Amino acid sequence: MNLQVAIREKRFGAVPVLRDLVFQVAHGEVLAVLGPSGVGKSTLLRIVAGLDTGFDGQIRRAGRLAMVFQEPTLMPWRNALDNLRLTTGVDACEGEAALARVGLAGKGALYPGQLSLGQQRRLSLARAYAAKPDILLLDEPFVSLDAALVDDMLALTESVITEQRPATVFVTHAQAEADRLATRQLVLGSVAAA
Ligand SMILES: Nc1ncnc2c1ncn2[C@@H]1O[C@H](COP(=O)(O)OP(=O)(O)OP(=O)(O)O)[C@@H](O)[C@H]1O
Repeated sequence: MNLQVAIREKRFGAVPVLRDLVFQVAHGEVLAVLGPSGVGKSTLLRIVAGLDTGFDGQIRRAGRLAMVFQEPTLMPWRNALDNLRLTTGVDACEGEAALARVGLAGKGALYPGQLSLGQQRRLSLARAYAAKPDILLLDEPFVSLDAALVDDMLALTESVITEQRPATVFVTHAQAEADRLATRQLVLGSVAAA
């Protein structure tokens, strides 16, 4: 089991956001997390990633973790190829191949500021997939991509999951994306104050 999550409660000040969430994600499984805006999906993912430790409960993670955030988190002072290589350790040839898989062939020398938002998102995906993680966390990674590109990126994500078999947690608003990628779905509802 790559990922074991047991959250008794997460509050922001007096406001409870998550309560009594227990689940596990094994190799090759994809758990889609759905629910209305503001319900706590990103908060859950940040807790699972270890970025937020201020909660009551326990997370067990086995192996390497990669996360794709809603907003691309790239190093603006490094070109696209370096952004990909510095965190993954792949060589230049593998890096170019990873860029090509997300439709960024030949763009390795460009800086994030010279890429469109959609291209930056694709670079973030390429970087996560090149890391060959055991745990893959995706926070609405396809938002603001056009429909054809979403389809390409979903197909790429499917093949990465088939090849590498990470435990994947995939936050999305799009039921169709969840239906296509997920082996299980978790729908969050709002937590009433105790
Ligand atoms: N750092 C913070 N401090 C206080 N409240 C926060 C903080 N981060 C998130 N919240 C609150 O926690 C709740 C859950 O936020 P979160 O971003 O996890 O929701 P979400 O389901 O991911 O929303 P969306 O689908 O719009 O991205 C929201 O009410 C939000 O205002």
